[in-house]
Amino acid sequence: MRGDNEVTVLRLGHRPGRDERMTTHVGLTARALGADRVVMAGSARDRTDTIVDITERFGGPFEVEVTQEPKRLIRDFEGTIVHLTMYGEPVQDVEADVREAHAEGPLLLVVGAEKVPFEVYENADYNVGVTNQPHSEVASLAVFLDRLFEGRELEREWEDPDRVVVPMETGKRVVDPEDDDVDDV
Ligand SMILES: C[S@@+](CC[C@H](N)C(=O)[O-])C[C@H]1O[C@@H](n2cnc3c(N)ncnc32)[C@H](O)[C@@H]1O
Repeated sequence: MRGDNEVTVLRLGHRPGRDERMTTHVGLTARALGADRVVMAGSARDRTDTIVDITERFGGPFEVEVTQEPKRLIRDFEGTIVHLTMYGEPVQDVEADVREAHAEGPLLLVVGAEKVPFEVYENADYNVGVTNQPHSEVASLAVFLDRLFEGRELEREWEDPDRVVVPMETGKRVVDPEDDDVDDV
């Protein structure tokens, strides 16, 4: 959402058979709430199809990538690294500093699934808790992105969508912006 100061979300490997939908939702939440890219690592690498499909249908830009070497990606990242963890500093205490850092350059947001290697805590510029209670990577990512962008992501315009939702008080309306076709559900 920030042009040259991109926000990338790195999803560390998930527990096969348990976390597949969570991984998809990490990607969809990253896209919907203003990140520029998601990178799936380890077992999360096979969960890209839905996110690519949603981006094709509802617009972008949003990149979906995979990596076999998440630790290297973190080590080599040129920018600010934020690791979301219940053990971290409260988001409300560090959000202003992170925003300042993001004004200077790209941001990498790391979310886990199972136990996150200690190296990630060490390499992060900020280990950030969205509360210090255990909950979910999807929830912490959503709150963090909203704090980062201070709500501006809610007004984002999407490029080249095949369909656009028309907000309604009741009912569902989806428009094809090319031919003005309207689906009422
Ligand atoms: C199943 S939780 C594991 C909880 C883990 N013990 C931790 O470090 O937060 C999976 C992921 O959700 C995110 N998460 C869970 N609770 C969080 C919180 N309160 N604040 C920030 N992130 C959280 C973290 O990214 C974590 O790796």
